[in-house]
Amino acid sequence: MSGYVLAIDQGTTSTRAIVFDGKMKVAGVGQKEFPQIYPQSGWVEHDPEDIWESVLWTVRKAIKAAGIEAKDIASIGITNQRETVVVWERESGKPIQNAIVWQDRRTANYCEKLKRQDLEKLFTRRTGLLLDPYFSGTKLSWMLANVKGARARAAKGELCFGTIDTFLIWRLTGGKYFATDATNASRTLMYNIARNEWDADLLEILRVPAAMLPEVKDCAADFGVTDPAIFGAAIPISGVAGDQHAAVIGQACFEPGMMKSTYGTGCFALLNTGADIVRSKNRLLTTIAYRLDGETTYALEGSIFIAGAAVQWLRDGLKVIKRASDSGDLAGHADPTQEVYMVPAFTGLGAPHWDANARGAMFGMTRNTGPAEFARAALEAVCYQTRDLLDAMHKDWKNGADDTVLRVDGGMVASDWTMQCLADLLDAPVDRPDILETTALGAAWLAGSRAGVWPDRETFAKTWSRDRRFAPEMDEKVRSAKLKGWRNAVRRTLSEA
Ligand SMILES: Nc1ncnc2c1ncn2[C@@H]1O[C@H](COP(=O)(O)OP(=O)(O)O)[C@@H](O)[C@H]1O
Ligand SMILES: O=P(O)(O)OC[C@H](O)CO
Repeated sequence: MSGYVLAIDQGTTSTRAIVFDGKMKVAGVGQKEFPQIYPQSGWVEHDPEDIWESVLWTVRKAIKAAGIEAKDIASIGITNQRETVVVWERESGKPIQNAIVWQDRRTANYCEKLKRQDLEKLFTRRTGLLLDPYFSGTKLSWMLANVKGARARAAKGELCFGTIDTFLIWRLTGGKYFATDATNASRTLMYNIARNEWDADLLEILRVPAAMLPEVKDCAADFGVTDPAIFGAAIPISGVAGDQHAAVIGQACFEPGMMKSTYGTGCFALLNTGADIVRSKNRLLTTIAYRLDGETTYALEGSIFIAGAAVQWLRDGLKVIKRASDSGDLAGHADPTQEVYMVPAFTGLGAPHWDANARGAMFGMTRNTGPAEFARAALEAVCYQTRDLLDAMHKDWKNGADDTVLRVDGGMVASDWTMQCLADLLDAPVDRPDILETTALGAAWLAGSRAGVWPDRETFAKTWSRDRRFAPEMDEKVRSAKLKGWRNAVRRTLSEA
């Protein structure tokens, strides 16, 4: 059998399909952006049909670019933007409304109400998460309450809930498979991460009927085969993981204490804590890093909602750059004497603040402030936020994470300026791998190893290689002054400040 494996990476702003060959090298790529829908302030939606079309288009393109046919692909791995909620009719496969995206804040009041009922502790104990609109549970509850007849239909088993992976599996298998994996389930606010099952008590609180939930499987498992009418062959789907979890795998962070941070639309840092469920005292999340052969590995996670999205805003909103890749050069020309800070709380603040109502702010502007200072402030903000996450992780995890080198990936890490700034502000080295498509690679490894065409975990881990290490160069005095300025800016941005 050939070793070709197809990874579908369904991200927040674009879908990528990548064909890897038997040597785990990229053989063909297809990528497509799709529309973001902002119906009102703080709301973010996707049309599931746009997502589906983008998957079909990119997969066909990647297969063509690789110069192969669908029948040559041994297995498919799916990785996806997490938490985003789709509900569709079991009979017709039609979504009942647009998907509510992870960035959407419409359930902020509902979360506050649950907190006032003193329920946050219960949710955190069972799911490792917090009562924030970020997670799927309250979004699903909102949909069931706001789409006419939805709750009753869901209880009768007429509707299906899924994160994007589940929706794609359903569509790709012609409605034959209704499943998710443990990592995606662990982001829903409805999944008990210690018992590895949907939590009946939480479902009752959120008023979500169990009849609409998918089966939860290991990350490398049998998720059915594609309907041959779609790509021209029945291809097994045998790997599934949320994108940040797939990146943990693709970065080969298999040992406790290893850590990766992915810089796409948002930024997500995950620290492998092994078989231990580490409870954060610093408002980080506990999540399932991956589940293989029935064994669960856990992680501490820090989630930042806006990373590359701030660069997109420089490009599309302010129009001060033409391409995302121009941001580093522009930032490099900023006036070093201007202390300008941007707190990009466009959709609230994530870890460790979890302030759904905060909105973005700039501080320290003068008449001399221009595009270069904005660009520097946007890129620095991503680095400052990573520093806040890592400080929290070091407090929660005492098993030697201080020596851990951060492995980075995602679109933004192409920027040398940003990576140097990151090492400087973290005061720690940052490793950029040769392969930046680690999310897709992680999903492909799940699928390829399960299909028996790719190597085992240990052999795969040895193939990780470094493109460049960024070492800290900043003077300690400068760093402390900058960190102080940042913390002050955040304090003034918080909604209760
Ligand atoms: N050279 C660069 N410098 C800074 N930001 C970049 C650069 N290249 C891409 N980006 C940013 O990275 C993001 C894209 O990364 P990607 O991993 O594809 O994200 P996602 O999977 O969330 O769609 C975009 O938000 C873009 O603005
Ligand atoms: O689309 P990305 O790569 O920014 O990832 C989104 C995350 O999975 C949201 O939790």
